[in-house]
Amino acid sequence: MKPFDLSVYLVTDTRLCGARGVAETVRLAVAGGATLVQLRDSAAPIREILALAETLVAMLRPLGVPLLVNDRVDVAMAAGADGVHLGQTDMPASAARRLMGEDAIIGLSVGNPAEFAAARDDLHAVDYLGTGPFRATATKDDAGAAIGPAGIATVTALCRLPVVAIGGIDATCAGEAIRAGADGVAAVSAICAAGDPEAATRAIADAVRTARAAVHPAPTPD
Ligand SMILES: Cc1ncc(COP(=O)(O)OP(=O)(O)O)c(N)n1
Ligand SMILES: Cc1ncsc1CCOP(=O)(O)O
Ligand SMILES: [Mg+2]
Repeated sequence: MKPFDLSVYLVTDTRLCGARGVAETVRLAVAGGATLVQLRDSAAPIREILALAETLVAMLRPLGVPLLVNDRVDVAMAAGADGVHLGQTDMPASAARRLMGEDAIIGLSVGNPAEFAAARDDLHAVDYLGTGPFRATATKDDAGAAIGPAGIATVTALCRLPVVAIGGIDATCAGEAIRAGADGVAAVSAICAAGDPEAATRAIADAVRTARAAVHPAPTPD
């Protein structure tokens, strides 16, 4: 598996990026400290998604920021992306791993113990879990009820895979997700719909850093 950093994970939304566009929003978010990017657009025609994925790979590879594609293993492979994010009803992670190989980064949505149990046979093929919705969100119609810090703590206790919290994440609550045990936070609207995506991303990155320092304080010299 390629190295990846879940700290500040931008998940794109083409509609919310508006006239600024997805590529420019991604560029600004990375300038603000985004460590991982997922192209998520279930509405666009496949040729558009593929072209956008290729554009993002060309932009992000020199910067060392991996690009994952939501749901579409075929698009990820055709574009030379670094991996995919899969949900409970998407292609099983083990099948994606067979297709994409050992180097690919594969994420799986697991929001509760029942979903964890359903995915148990596939977890060997998974590199991280996406867990949420942390808070209520208008971005995903079928996201379900908010699980909050307790839900994050429940999932992190189930296995050793790194966990990224998603759903309603912005700078005001990112630290709470980290203190609950998440390894990073994923944001859609807080970055894509922001007037200044670079500043919005930087504020989330600062909140993550501050919360980590509280969870793992630096040792003081004797
Ligand atoms: C990082 C991350 N976590 C969760 C999801 C949600 O995936 P899924 O449940 O498959 O829903 P869709 O995004 O496909 O609507 C995600 N995309 N990313
Ligand atoms: C893709 C996804 N999966 C769970 S909640 C969600 C949407 C999160 O969007 P936002 O960060 O705008 O609440
Ligand atoms: Mg999905």
